[in-house]
Amino acid sequence: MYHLLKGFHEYLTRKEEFSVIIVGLDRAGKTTLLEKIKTLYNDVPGLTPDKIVPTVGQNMGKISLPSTILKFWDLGGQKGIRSIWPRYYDDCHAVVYVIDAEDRERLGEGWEVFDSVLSNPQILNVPLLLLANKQDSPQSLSVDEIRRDYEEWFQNKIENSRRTYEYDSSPDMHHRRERIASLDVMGVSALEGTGVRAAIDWIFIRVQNSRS
Ligand SMILES: Nc1nc2c(ncn2[C@@H]2O[C@H](COP(=O)(O)OP(=O)(O)OP(=O)(O)O)[C@@H](O)[C@H]2O)c(=O)[nH]1
Ligand SMILES: [Mg+2]
Repeated sequence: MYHLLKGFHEYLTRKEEFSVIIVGLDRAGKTTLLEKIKTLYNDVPGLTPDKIVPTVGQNMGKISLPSTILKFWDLGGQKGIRSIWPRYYDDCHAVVYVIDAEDRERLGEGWEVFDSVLSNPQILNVPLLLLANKQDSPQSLSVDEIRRDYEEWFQNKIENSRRTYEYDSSPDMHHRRERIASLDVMGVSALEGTGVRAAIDWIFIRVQNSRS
C-alpha cells in the first residue's frame, strides 16, 4: 500500500525535464550566467564570478520551476572546444546564444559562430534566444544595437556570397531568414542578474509550447 501511495504521489508531483544549451564565444559570460541562474533559483547559490574559470568541456546546472525542471548545459566557447556543441543539439529543447555586447572587436566572430549554430538542421525547430550580455557595462551595445549589428552582418554575408553564387541558393536559406526575422533578443547582465529572470521566463514558456 505504501509503495502504491508513494508511486501515486510521485506520479502527481513529477516534473518534466527540459535540456537547454548555453553556447557562445569564450568570455561571452555563459558560466557567469549559469551560476547566476543557480543563485537566483536554487537554495544553494552558484559560484561567485571570482571563482569562475574558462570552461574546458561543459558545466551542468538544474533549476526547478512549476511542473518543470530546466537542465542547463553551459558549453565551453573556446575555438578548439566548439566542435563538441553539435553533440548536444539532438537532445536539447532550447538554445541560448550568449553574445558579449561589450566586446565590439569580436562581434563579427560571434556572428560567424552564431550563424553556424543557426544553420544546424537538428535545432531547426528548437526555440533559440539571443542574449546580449554585459548590459551593466556602459560600453555595451544595447539590445537594438546588437540586433541591428547582426542584421547588417548577415546582409553583408549574403551580398558577398551572391558574388560567389554559393549561399543564396542553399536550401536552408529560407528557414534561416525566417528564423532571423522572428529572432528574440534580450539584454542581460550575468554579473548583476538583470534580465535573467525574464530570460528564464522566455525559456520556460517556449519549452512548454514546443512540447504541445
Ligand atoms: N561586466 C560584465 N562582465 C561579465 C558579465 N558576465 C561575464 N562577465 C565577465 O566576462 C568574463 C568571462 O566570463 P565567463 O562566464 O567565464 O565566460 P564564458 O562564456 O563561460 O567563457 P568560456 O568558458 O571560455 O566559454 C569574466 O571575467 C566575467 O566576470 C556581465 O554581465 N558583465
Ligand atoms: Mg565558461
